[in-house]
Amino acid sequence: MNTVSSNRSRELDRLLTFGKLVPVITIERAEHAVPLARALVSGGLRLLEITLRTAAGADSASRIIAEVPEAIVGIGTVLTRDDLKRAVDLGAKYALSPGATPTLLEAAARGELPFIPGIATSSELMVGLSFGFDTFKFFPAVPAGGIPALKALGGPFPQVKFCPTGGISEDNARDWLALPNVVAIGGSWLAPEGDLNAGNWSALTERAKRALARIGQ
Ligand SMILES: O=C[C@H](O)COP(=O)(O)O
Ligand SMILES: CC(=O)C(=O)O
Repeated sequence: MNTVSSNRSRELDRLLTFGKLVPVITIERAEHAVPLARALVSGGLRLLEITLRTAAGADSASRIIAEVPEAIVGIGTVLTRDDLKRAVDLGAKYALSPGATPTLLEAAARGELPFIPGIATSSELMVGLSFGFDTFKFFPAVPAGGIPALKALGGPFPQVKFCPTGGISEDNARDWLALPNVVAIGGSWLAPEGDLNAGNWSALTERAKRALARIGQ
């Protein structure tokens, strides 16, 4: 069985020093990608998760990587080995998944790209740990039990770091980040569909600044 190299774990740790808030971004129109990334970066958010949920997702990530060098682009909604390969081919710095199938974990452990698998239960976490991963998405964070659930997982798994996403908002961001096992949090609230469709880039910048202020950064 392939397991994650310690170099790759360190690289993920290094990337996660660039921010505690990760906007989860779903882009319908690739021409939105660059202005939206610039707006978030100018609001102080450098770690971006561009999902593969739309036809425009991959092209959008590619444009941001080419034109917004301050952005640290991760590819989200990685569900298959092909999605993972696409993230590598696009030149992403890391990839994330809502889940953790053995096939995906095996491919990710063999490759070089820092990867954050998603888990919602102890058993899923234990499978991920067996492949050498040490940082996981907790998804869907609020419906899967919220802060009490992640506190409880910290009991048997004190060494594991989490990036919860799913149901997190500006109002509870600080509470999540106060948990010792949370290294970053993600959410679509930092790049809402309404602002994207309206091209309201200044609202994204202002929201990012406000969210960072509310978590004391
Ligand atoms: O990680 C991706 C999630 O869909 C984000 O959840 P959210 O829309 O509740 O922030
Ligand atoms: C939900 C999630 O984790 C993702 O789309 O990557």
